[in-house]
Amino acid sequence: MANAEPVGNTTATATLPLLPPSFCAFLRDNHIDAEVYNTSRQLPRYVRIIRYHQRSKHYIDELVQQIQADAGCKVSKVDSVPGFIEIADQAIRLSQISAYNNGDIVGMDVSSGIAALAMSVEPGDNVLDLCCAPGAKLLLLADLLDNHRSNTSAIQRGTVTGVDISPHRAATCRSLVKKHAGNDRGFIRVFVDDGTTFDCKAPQHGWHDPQAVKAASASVNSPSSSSDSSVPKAKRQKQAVSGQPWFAPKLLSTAYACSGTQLYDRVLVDAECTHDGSLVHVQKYAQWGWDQLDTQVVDGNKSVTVPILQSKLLENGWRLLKPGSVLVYSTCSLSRYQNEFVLGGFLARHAEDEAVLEPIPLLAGSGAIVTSPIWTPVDDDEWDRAGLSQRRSVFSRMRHAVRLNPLVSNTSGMFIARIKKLQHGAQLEESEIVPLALPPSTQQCTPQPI
Ligand SMILES: C[S@@+](CC[C@H](N)C(=O)[O-])C[C@H]1O[C@@H](n2cnc3c(N)ncnc32)[C@H](O)[C@@H]1O
Repeated sequence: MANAEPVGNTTATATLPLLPPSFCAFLRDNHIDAEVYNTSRQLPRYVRIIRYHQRSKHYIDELVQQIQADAGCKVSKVDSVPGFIEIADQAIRLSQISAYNNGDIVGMDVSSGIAALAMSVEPGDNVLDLCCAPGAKLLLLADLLDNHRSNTSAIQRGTVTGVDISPHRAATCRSLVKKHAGNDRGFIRVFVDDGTTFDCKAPQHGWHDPQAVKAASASVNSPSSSSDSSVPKAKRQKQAVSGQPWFAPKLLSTAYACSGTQLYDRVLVDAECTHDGSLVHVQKYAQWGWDQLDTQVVDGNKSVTVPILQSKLLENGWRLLKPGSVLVYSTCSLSRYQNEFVLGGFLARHAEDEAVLEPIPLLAGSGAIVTSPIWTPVDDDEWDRAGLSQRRSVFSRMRHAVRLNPLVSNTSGMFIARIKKLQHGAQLEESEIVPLALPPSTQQCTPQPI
């Protein structure tokens, strides 16, 4: 196991954890200030109000007071981000709070809220969440559809489709949905599948109408149906099983619902990443041992393989998005290789008449959460050293992407880009789907004190 080494300047060293060498090299290579991990600075604890849109002002004010009484510290609404509450003491356990135990609130950092709200989901949308587990954002997106209040007309009946490659994490997502969406979960489906190749389109129009489903299946089963009779029975059954949701209400599981051809109105690619921006995640290593950061966060080739995976997830999410609609790409990493270089690779493949970045809602005006600019080379030398001199135009197209940085935002770290699809582009070869640049693998990093 690698030896831990202190990082940071002399005054901060006393409160900086002993970070292991590969993690230090990762920080240095990504231009991440180790001060982010200074344990003497505490971020607030954030929670989200379930079904915020249905709650009265009176309910919310009482909820804040109740949480304050249970937590024994200052509690306030986050004015710029609807539905979020800030608890001053991060050490508070949610199980201490009755509103959490009752299912009225859920733990969620406000940075994650900003990423999900950046999708501007509206009632009636078919939403795809391509890396959905453990499900905090999926639940928020479901709340935004407000289906329980909408009438059941086909236009108002939006859906959320979650995809995650890990059955174990999808199970956590299912528990969260069951606990909080309750009987209103009839429009949420989750697939255990690889988001880089996932291909199930949005549920077919009228999926929620038992009569429409019955009529469609009767016509499919009819012996006179030529498309059906041309497929052997065994193969038909296999087709019906593949592409089936892993967790869904009955109507959303029907072959009718799952054989749609329309694309999604909104796509979230909250990509797998090294989680280095999630302070809650990193601080767990204080108990587990800081040296484990090496194996868990930057072990082996992870810093190389993860940006490639992210590029593929982003590209597949884009393929499944309707023209005229919006995709949000986010990570809870501060790594330029997982953020700007993945987004830059994407923009290099999709010209300005196909993909444009839009400002992230909720981040303008007084009282808004403060963000950091995206990473860009500081001078000509750095453009050259990073091998990016030919890519300046790609960086100039990224100006609306943002970084939430614990040092300035008072939130966990998060990178968010909102991309509008103007039209479909040409089909790509898999070998073309790469970031702008990849980091050196950890084996090549020589650990040095920062
Ligand atoms: C950052 S987490 C997502 C957090 C989630 N959006 C939320 O708000 O709760 C990334 C997720 O991506 C999943 N993942 C990793 N590789 C994937 C792949 N190829 N396809 C789909 N999901 C993947 C991981 O299992 C993990 O649950």
